[in-house]
Amino acid sequence: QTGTCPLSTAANNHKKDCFSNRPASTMAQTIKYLGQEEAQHIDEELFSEYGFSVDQLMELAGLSCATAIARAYPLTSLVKARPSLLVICGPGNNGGDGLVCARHLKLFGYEPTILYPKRPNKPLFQGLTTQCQKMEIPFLTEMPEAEVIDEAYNLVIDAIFGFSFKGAVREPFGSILDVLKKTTAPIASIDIPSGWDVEQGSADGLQPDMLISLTAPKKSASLFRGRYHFLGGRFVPPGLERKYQLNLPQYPGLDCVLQL
Ligand SMILES: NC(=O)C1=CN([C@@H]2O[C@H](COP(=O)(O)OP(=O)(O)OC[C@H]3O[C@@H](n4cnc5c(N)ncnc54)[C@H](OP(=O)(O)O)[C@@H]3O)[C@@H](O)[C@H]2O)[C@@H](O)CC1
Ligand SMILES: [K+]
Repeated sequence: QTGTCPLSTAANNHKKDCFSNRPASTMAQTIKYLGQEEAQHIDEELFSEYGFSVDQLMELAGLSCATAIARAYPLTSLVKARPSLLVICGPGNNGGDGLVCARHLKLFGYEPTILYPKRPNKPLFQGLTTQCQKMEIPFLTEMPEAEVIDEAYNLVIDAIFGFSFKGAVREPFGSILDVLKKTTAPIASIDIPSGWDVEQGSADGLQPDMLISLTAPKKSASLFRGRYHFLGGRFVPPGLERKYQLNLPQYPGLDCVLQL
């Protein structure tokens, strides 16, 4: 397998088999699953060649995540009396997506609480943090125990690491991921299940219930076994899609997300 996987397409919504013997003309184009370097190159090109700013794309990415989460876990489906969610944000742009996602989820009627243990000293992240505070979203000062999470929250949103994660997990995120592995509350991971190798996944890592792939799925997404896999980040210009042969499915109508 060379970076593509069987997936439904918006055109016919059938599962297509990459390895079948059907002639190419009858096979739907399959969405590309990106390697780590390729994902980073696309990200850089969006800024350098295509003129986007980080906060622009982060807003669209975070809004996609909030929309997908609201589709998969509508307010009426939540099991707790309050529509409580725990959003755990990491030190990079994946964490920034989490902050944007939390703000939109609050606007959608959910009650997010944020854990943001390692905050970069940059105006972008300071601004996103202020926006969440002004939205009256509470911030925790430490990671709760697994039992407390299961008792208090309907869903955990994992915005700890994205496509730049590498190597063994450093603290405080190692302990946070250990707690998450013990929780029974469903986990929705933004872009990559945190702690997973971006291409190889992790046999004993998190097993999220939901994955929201941004721009295009990464290779490890083929190992995702949860219930909901969504694509978000509807901002890819056609030239970039062609250059990297992303074969993105068509988003339905005006939607910013697509269930894969
Ligand atoms: N084009 C797109 O699709 C868009 C993508 N977007 C989003 O950006 C995400 C990628 O963001 P990113 O490049 O900032 O990296 P990300 O994965 O958040 O992590 C970097 C941080 O993690 C840390 N760290 C790394 N390894 C570690 C370890 N072993 N143990 C502990 N820490 C570790 C590392 O720490 P440090 O170097 O400070 O030690 C660094 O600070 C992408 O997945 C998507 O969500 C959208 O916002 C916009 C459009
Ligand atoms: K993540």
